[in-house]
Amino acid sequence: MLEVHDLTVRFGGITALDGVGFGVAGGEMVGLIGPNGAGKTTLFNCLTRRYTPQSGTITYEGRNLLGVAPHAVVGLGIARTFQNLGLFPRLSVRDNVLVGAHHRGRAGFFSAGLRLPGVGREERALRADADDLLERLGLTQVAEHPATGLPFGTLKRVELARALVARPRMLLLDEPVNGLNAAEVEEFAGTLGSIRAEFGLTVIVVEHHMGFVMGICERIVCLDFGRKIAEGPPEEVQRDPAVIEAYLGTAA
Ligand SMILES: Nc1ncnc2c1ncn2[C@@H]1O[C@H](COP(=O)(O)OP(=O)(O)OP(=O)(O)O)[C@@H](O)[C@H]1O
Repeated sequence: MLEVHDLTVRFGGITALDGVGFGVAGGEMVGLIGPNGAGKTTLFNCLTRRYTPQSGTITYEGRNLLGVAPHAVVGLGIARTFQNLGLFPRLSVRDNVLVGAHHRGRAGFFSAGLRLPGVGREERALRADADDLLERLGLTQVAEHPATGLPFGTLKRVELARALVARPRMLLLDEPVNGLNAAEVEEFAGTLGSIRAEFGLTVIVVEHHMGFVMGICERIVCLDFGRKIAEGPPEEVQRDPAVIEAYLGTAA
């Protein structure tokens, strides 16, 4: 369903991605790993059209993704979360989640502002969806609470709910368990697993938490200095000398 081929992104003298290619099948969960600065977030930014690569191709469900405008990506069924939470601090949890559904509303700001017929029905359906997700992610108690002041682990779940309310077929998660404690990581893995199965989601997850990513993904792609250095099942990639060296090199 997703084919990335020979992707290269340069920022001035820095080559953030250097001829990266891989494919993701529908329903698959793929982990994207690599040391800091390897190019993982840059790759996500290409998939969501924030960045345009200097060369290479991205095909999503048979369509040239690089020909799609950034605002139209979510309408194709691709949603993402951000490494540093992209929530609105003063909006309530429910409203933050509803922001993720903006493309689903046909009414638009103008007719919504005028309260034209149809708007109420649409709004009620979106709210019901949002409330359903809030409940599934254990967020009902804080639905009216502003995002600011809530624990980090809670906010991570709000971000997931916001991505899911867009009804994506492909979910891009950027460090979803970064900053969570061990119990929260385990809980997040369980929730993600069941939501993925139920919604038939394809997932690409960027994560430094090796226990999480190796436990939950069927396949791992490892980047280092913008290049793909390994790809395969978790147990294989974990043993790969190039991967071990990339991580030890960083730690040294
Ligand atoms: N907008 C930008 N302008 C200039 N350089 C950038 C930009 N975005 C990324 N880079 C550079 O590209 C390289 C890859 O960065 P990227 O954020 O994709 O890495 P990453 O693998 O996501 O790292 P981390 O694990 O630390 O989040 C880095 O050298 C980074 O400094």
